[in-house]
Formats: sequence, C-alpha cells, structure tokens
Amino acid sequence: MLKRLVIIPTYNEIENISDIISAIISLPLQLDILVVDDNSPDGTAKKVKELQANFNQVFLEVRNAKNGLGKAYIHGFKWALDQAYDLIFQMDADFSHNPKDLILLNKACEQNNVDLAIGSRYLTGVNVVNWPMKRVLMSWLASKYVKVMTGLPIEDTTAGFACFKSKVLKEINLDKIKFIGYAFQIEMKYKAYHKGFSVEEIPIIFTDRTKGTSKMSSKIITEAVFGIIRMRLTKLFGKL
Ligand SMILES: Nc1nc2c(ncn2[C@@H]2O[C@H](COP(=O)(O)OP(=O)(O)O[C@H]3O[C@H](CO)[C@@H](O)[C@H](O)[C@@H]3O)[C@@H](O)[C@H]2O)c(=O)[nH]1
Repeated sequence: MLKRLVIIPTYNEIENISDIISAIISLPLQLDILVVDDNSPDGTAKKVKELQANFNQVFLEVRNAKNGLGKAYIHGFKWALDQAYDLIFQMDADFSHNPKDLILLNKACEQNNVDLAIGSRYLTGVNVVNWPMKRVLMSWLASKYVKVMTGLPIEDTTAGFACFKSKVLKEINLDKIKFIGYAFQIEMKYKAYHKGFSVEEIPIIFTDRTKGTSKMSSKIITEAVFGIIRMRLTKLFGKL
C-alpha cells in the first residue's frame, strides 16, 4: 500500500492547527501528517505534541527559528524521503486549501499516474475567495509574470497545494533549491517540469484564511521577482 504524507509548514498557526489536522485525519484516505514548525512563539508545536498523544499518524519537526516557507518544506521533503513515503503532499495550515481537495490530488497521482499534481487557482479563471482585490491581482500577475519569464505551461506557478511522487523529490537536488520564501513553489515546479516529469493542474478554490495572519512580506516578493530572472538566466547560460 502507498505511504502518503501531508506536510504542513507552520508559523503561528495555533488557531488553525488542531482543526486542520482533524480535518485531514477524518478524510476517507490514509494520510500521515508532518508539521514543520519554525518555533512559533504562539505555541503551535506544543499543541501538535498534545495532538500526537491521540493520533499516531501525526509527526512534528521543530526548527530553531522562522527561516522561510521554502526551507521548511525542504526540511519536510527530506524527512519524507528518509521515511520512504511514496506520495508527498504540501498544503497551508489555514484552510485556504480545502483538505477534501487532497483526494483530488491523490487521484491524479495514484490513479492517473501524474508525477506532480498542482491544486490550481487559475486554471478556470480566478478561483480565489475572500482575498482583497489587491492580493488577487498581485498573485494573478505574479503567475503571469512567471509564466512569461520561465515558459512554464502552468497557470498557477506559485500554488502552495500539490502532490509530488517521491521520485520527483528524489530527482530534484533539494540542497540546490535557492529560494527561501514562497518563490520556492515556482522553483520546485520549474525543476520538476524540466526534469521531464508529468505535471497536471487540478482546479481548486482557494479561500483566504479566517484565523491567524498571512506571512507574506515585501522581502518574499522581491526575492521572487529578481530570483525568477536569475533562475531563467541560470538555465540559459549555466551556473551564474
Ligand atoms: N515553518 C514555516 N512556515 C511558514 C513560514 N512562512 C509561512 N509559513 C506557513 O506557510 C503556510 C502559508 O503561509 P501564509 O502566510 O498563510 O500564505 P499566504 O499568504 O496565504 O500565501 C499563499 O499563497 C502563496 C502564493 O500565492 C503561496 O505561495 C503560499 O504557499 C500560500 O498558499 C502557513 O501554514 C504558514 O504558517 C515560515 O517561514 N516557516
């Protein structure tokens, strides 16, 4: 039987973590969960430890300090490969990704043999609920910018909801992933696509969080805008 793991990176998600874990556990699909917490001051990790007493499918990795979404995922991916998981999912802690959609991503990879399934907000128009117009525009424009700059045939390149077959993560050199922040999402898709893996977007509806706050910052945006140019040039001209 396939081993499946959902990785959830957290920073100050005390208001969401119990509910998201319960929602995933109650799905009709056997899924282990790894929370990668960056020593959240609000006690998210402590809450996960309490939940572990009741749920043996819940795992926790705590890093020293807030060090970026990308780094947290790389940590989780390496952990997943060490534990020999076959399907590795990524999602936010805050219910912006509907846990039920994990079933759709799983179906794409397990039944339709897709190597990387992406929960896509922009495949059928703009499927984002409750984001302020400014954020919708920024994210949509970012996706268009990345598409033009990279030539990737993917509508939602910054999506944070996906399922990777383990062979994809094994093939990508995780130690060479350069982005620290959200642009890591783009780099993973870029590398998976250029390694020849099959990529499929599954339409989902993204609903903005009702509890806690986004960790998006201008530093994250700057890293993405200039990092994409660097990533493209590196591909064209070799190591810069
Ligand atoms: N461990 C760790 N977790 C983090 C960090 N920064 C954010 N997270 C966690 O990563 C998830 C997403 O963070 P949010 O701050 O809620 O993201 P968002 O603004 O809603 O952004 C969404 O859209 C982005 C692009 O459009 C996506 O790239 C992103 O993944 C996410 O889906 C949450 O579970 C949050 O706690 C960090 O430095 N470290």
